[in-house]
Amino acid sequence: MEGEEQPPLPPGAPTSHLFEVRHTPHSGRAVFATQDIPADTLVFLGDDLTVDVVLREYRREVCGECFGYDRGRDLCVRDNTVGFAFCSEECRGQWRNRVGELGVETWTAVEKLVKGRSKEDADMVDVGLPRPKTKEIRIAWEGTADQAALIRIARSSVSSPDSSGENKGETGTVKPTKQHRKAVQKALMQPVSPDVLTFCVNGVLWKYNNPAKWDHILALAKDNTPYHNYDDLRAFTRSYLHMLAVCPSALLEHVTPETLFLLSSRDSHNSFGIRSLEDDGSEFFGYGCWPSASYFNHSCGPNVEKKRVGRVWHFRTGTKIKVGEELCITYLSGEERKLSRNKRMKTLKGNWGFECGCERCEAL
Ligand SMILES: C[S@@+](CC[C@H](N)C(=O)[O-])C[C@H]1O[C@@H](n2cnc3c(N)ncnc32)[C@H](O)[C@@H]1O
Repeated sequence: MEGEEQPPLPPGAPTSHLFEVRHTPHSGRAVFATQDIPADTLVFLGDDLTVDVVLREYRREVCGECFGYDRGRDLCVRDNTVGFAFCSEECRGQWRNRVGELGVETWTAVEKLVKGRSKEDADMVDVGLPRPKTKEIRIAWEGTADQAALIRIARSSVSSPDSSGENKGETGTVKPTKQHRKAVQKALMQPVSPDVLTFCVNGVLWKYNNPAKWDHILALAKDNTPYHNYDDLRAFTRSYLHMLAVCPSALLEHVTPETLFLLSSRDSHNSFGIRSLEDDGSEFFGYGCWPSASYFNHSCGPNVEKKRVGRVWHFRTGTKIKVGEELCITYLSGEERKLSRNKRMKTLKGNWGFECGCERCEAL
């Protein structure tokens, strides 16, 4: 496509004097060197983490802010009201600052809901099961509409600043009845999927705190069938109703099926695992979506290595790169890199949804 007119750079794409993002015929947007780059050059820092999930089972051991981990020891700073632990008071302060007052209020409400239920309702993602199709996804979300409307009305009585006033009902708002309160109770009685709920809460809070950067998420490659299986889809629709039932009223207008679906559809093929920094990353703590880092395509023989330092990804050339060459990382974990071509292909297709067209695969 060299020499052809390129569409404008997507919002949130990485920029550098060393490379540019261009469209390719078969693998979407990709990063290409604009000059020769020596080996071991730090080419990019991806510091724009949007939504992230620290799995519930790691919440006491992995810092909620910098993802620091001390070989499975419980961290020293515990913030039990919000359900996160931190490696220092500084990290705790940064976390509180980042999520803001409404974020702290939201996590406090969510933690109250999840506490004591995480063991019985632990998330289990079985990637081998059939994935819900577009129409089934639409029907599942539409199926939440009636209950969601009742919950919103029930919550509006709590949220309205003059809820004790005599004007209730006169401005066209519906006065909550037993039926509305029952809808809240019904949502609260549903099993909680703590990790899916964390994803939804973090995503909505991130959007609330960063409205001008929402298009960075929207610009990412999308997956229209992002749910791993039917249980996963149900976990999302239930988490939506849980959020409506417990989140502070100021957040409720931002808690919508559209936002939650968009977050999943962009996260699916773009998020990176948050793993331990030792042992070849054998511990999987969770995952997160860094839009700028998501423009690097995969190769089974990558020329760029990515390494996480706290909340930031460092991209460093592993070899000398010539001008015009594509800069690629690997999406495979340590063990997966040693697999045969067929098994690598299967893994990439299963986890990322694409047929690998990298040089190493094409050469065979
Ligand atoms: C994290 S995104 C990378 C950026 C993406 N190309 C874009 O336009 O946004 C991952 C997606 O890029 C494409 N991709 C990445 N590496 C590829 C490869 N080696 N062969 C074919 N497609 C690839 C696949 O569609 C994959 O789901």
